[in-house]
Amino acid sequence: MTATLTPDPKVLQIGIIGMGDMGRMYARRLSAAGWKINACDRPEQFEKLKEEYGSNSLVNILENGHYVSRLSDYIIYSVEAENIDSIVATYGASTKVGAIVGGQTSCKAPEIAAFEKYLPADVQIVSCHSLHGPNVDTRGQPLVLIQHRASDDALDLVRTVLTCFNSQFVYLTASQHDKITADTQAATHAAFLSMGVAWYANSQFPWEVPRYVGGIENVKINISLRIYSNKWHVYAGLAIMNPAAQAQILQYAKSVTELFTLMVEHKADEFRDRVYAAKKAVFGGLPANHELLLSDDLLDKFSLSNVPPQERTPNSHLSLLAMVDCWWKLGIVPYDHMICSTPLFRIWLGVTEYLFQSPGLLDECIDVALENDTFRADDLEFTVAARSWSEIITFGSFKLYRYRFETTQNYFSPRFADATKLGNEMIKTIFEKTKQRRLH
Ligand SMILES: NC(=O)C1=CN([C@@H]2O[C@H](COP(=O)(O)OP(=O)(O)OC[C@H]3O[C@@H](n4cnc5c(N)ncnc54)[C@H](OP(=O)(O)O)[C@@H]3O)[C@@H](O)[C@H]2O)C=CC1
Ligand SMILES: O=C(O)C(=O)Cc1ccc(O)cc1
Repeated sequence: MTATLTPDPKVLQIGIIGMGDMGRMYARRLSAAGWKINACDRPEQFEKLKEEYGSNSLVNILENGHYVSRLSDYIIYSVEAENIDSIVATYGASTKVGAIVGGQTSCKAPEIAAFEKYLPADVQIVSCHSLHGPNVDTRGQPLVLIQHRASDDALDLVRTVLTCFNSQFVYLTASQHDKITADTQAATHAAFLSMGVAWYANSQFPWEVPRYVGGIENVKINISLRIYSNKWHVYAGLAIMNPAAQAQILQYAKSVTELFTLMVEHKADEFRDRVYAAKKAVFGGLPANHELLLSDDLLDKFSLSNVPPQERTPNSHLSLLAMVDCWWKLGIVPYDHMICSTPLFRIWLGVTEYLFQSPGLLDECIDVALENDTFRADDLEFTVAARSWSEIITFGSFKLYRYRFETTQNYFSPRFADATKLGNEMIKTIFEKTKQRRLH
């Protein structure tokens, strides 16, 4: 039996368990739209949070998830994916009779399993996932809704509450969600994580190195730093806990290794044929009059470096060649996922498209890869890093993931503020450019 839920801000109470970056963003936006929020983080954060939200009469800070659960009609768990099972195990039984429960974790299989295991049978399950970070403008961004164990009325209520984000709702099952987000996020993150580790291993701050000047380099640097400025567990969770993601990261490392091997063996024909076969598979279906997502001007705008873009050094772009190779080998057509894409994925797709579709650029990159040693040491470190991330993820080691992530994070941390500012502008500009593509 399900209780009647009224989508009226005067009556309905929304619970948020986990007041980290995403939980706070939800609390801020929902309370600004007039909804009553009951929220908590770990009990040790109670006093601090109470003080912080003291002036917001719509945000009621409580000591723990039991108090949030017994009062609220729609509860969102916004906690680390790794801990979802134990947190739902702790608070699930306190859920108000007939309430709706959802989660914000990036991988839905473990979240849904925890809900099914610990929530009383009268509780409905509608999960969600905002496909962007906490500091991105929510307007127009994909927001996945999963009507897992719930009536149409319950889904309607969740939609009514989350409408104030002005995001674009995408309706999926939990397994569709995990498959698509693996396609869009897993190898994308692996590429940027590997760049960071490789630069660190070579003791480089790439924006200070003249060979790292130019539009594509700007994107690599900004996005890599953006990822490293975030919390390690966000990326660890979605890579380690999603089985589809592991296969993709493994393929990405394989593509990097095989292409690098062909490069150092100078197997020019085999290398060129492979890159062109990947190009045909991934970009072959685009219409002849297809306009590139990104342009030179746009890419040059977002630089952390002081070296003028005219002094650009051609690069082998192993990370990008391997990305397209990986999509080809896995049968992924990235354009099919625009409706469910994150800002980073759209940017990464834009850059790969720019490299593969700008006249002359791909051939220049192939020539550099085969004949020029300028980037050889960087490419070697990149290959080692990609393999190492793949091993950590396949082995499922949160501990080693955290260590590798945080040592690299410390190295780059002085530049996070600048990179985040530029990254936000870049995301905004590219978002405008790619709007048409997402909607059609
Ligand atoms: N950041 C992002 O870009 C996005 C993240 N997500 C997903 O959203 C979820 C939250 O991410 P995010 O906000 O970035 O991470 P945070 O680490 O900032 O937030 C999680 C919060 O939950 C708290 N927490 C842990 N255990 C409990 C508990 N028992 N009771 C109450 N609170 C608890 C954590 O405390 P403590 O730190 O002490 O453990 C932390 O404050 C993750 O699953 C992530 O994958 C989804 C979309 C985007
Ligand atoms: O855009 C990206 O890929 C990000 O890095 C931000 C992000 C992280 C985790 C998610 O579940 C969704 C978005």
